[in-house]
Amino acid sequence: MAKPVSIQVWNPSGKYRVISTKPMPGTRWIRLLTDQDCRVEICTEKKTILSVEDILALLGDKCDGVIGQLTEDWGEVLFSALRRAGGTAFSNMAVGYNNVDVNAAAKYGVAVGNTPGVLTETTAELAASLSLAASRRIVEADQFMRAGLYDGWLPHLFVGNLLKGQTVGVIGAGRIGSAYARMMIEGFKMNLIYYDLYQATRLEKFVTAYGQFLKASGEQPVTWKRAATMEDVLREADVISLHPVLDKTTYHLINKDRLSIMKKDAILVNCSRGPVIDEAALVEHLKVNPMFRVGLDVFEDEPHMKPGLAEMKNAIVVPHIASASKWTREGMATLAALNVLGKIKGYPVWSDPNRIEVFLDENSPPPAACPSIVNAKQLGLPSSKL
Ligand SMILES: NC(=O)C1=CN([C@@H]2O[C@H](COP(=O)(O)OP(=O)(O)OC[C@H]3O[C@@H](n4cnc5c(N)ncnc54)[C@H](O)[C@@H]3O)[C@@H](O)[C@H]2O)C=CC1
Ligand SMILES: O=C(O)C(=O)CO
Repeated sequence: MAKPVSIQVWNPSGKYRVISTKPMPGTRWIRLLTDQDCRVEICTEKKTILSVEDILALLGDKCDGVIGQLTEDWGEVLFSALRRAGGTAFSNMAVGYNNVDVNAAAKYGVAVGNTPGVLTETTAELAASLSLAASRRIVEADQFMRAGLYDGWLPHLFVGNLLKGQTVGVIGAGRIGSAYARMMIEGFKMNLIYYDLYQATRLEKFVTAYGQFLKASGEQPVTWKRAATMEDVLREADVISLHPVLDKTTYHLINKDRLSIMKKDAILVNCSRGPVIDEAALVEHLKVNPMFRVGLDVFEDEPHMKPGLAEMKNAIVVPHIASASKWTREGMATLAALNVLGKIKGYPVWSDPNRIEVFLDENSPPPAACPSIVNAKQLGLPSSKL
């Protein structure tokens, strides 16, 4: 990064130096920090992805906390430097934190925050959008139209898949996976098969109740099934959406062998993390199975795509925008700032990261708590009552 580093400073006389490695949407997050005696420094460098060296230059020799991004490599080097600068707080502006070495952070006594909940519906809505766009071939049809190729209605033109009555498969039925499942079941009357390490009890209850409602209305009821193996989902589902965390157990979860057991005209959606799919194997699969379609928000070597993917008509690709609604992005900034502020101020950790709405109410001050610290137990941080 070219020196001097380009920085925007708020409340220069603030006691605590908090750095945000990127400008973030909204202004509430800045106000919350400056009102509590923080000097906020926002890195405004044009470079999209900051390297470890860039961030080291930003940290300097006094820094109390950092709000970072999922594109950055937060490991031993950065956490030891943050600690040397007197810092004890870091928050990703993301719910996923596979870019963070949590053990290294704990080793240096640094709390690691994330931003759950505020992006659940927004992300699920993009997964639903990709599912629809893929099933009805919307992007291909749009390109055809703009290319001036449409010369009249034809019985075979862009025939796709009907979702109603088909089976939606969800792998990773946590917050986002469950929200997506509900959208597809309620919106399109799909049946559900899911695979997760844990039982999605609330989701099962929802599908049971909705099925009863449909039956009572004289319609075909929807059904659910918790699969014993991921392979069962891949074999049975017509549309499959991936929503697990990225860790050792989910790296290349979708590989050549598993692609081969999916239906030839299945739809695969990924709004989790790129490396959950072996992308090179996916490109080969798309080449030999033209009816198989994918909707991808994330990529194995982001920001790059594996060779061949961009040319595939049966792939829809968007640049990691699943959480990109104004409300969500402003909320993510707020939660990340409050994680850092709370740790600096010695506040306890909110006891339920699934109930963070109270931090997002613009009309009242947020609770004196860190909304979500993923290594709270490891660091022995106290927990707040709801
Ligand atoms: N594309 C984007 O912009 C976004 C991507 N994400 C990604 O989505 C992920 C999920 O977010 P949430 O739903 O909030 O998290 P969550 O923690 O509520 O859900 C993750 C689920 O994955 C399950 N899981 C873990 N290992 C598994 C395995 N081996 N097989 C099957 N299931 C497994 C967990 O049991 C859990 O239910 C994040 O970690 C992040 O990587 C999240 C938000 C936006
Ligand atoms: O929150 C996340 O994990 C993202 O991918 C960004 O929305």
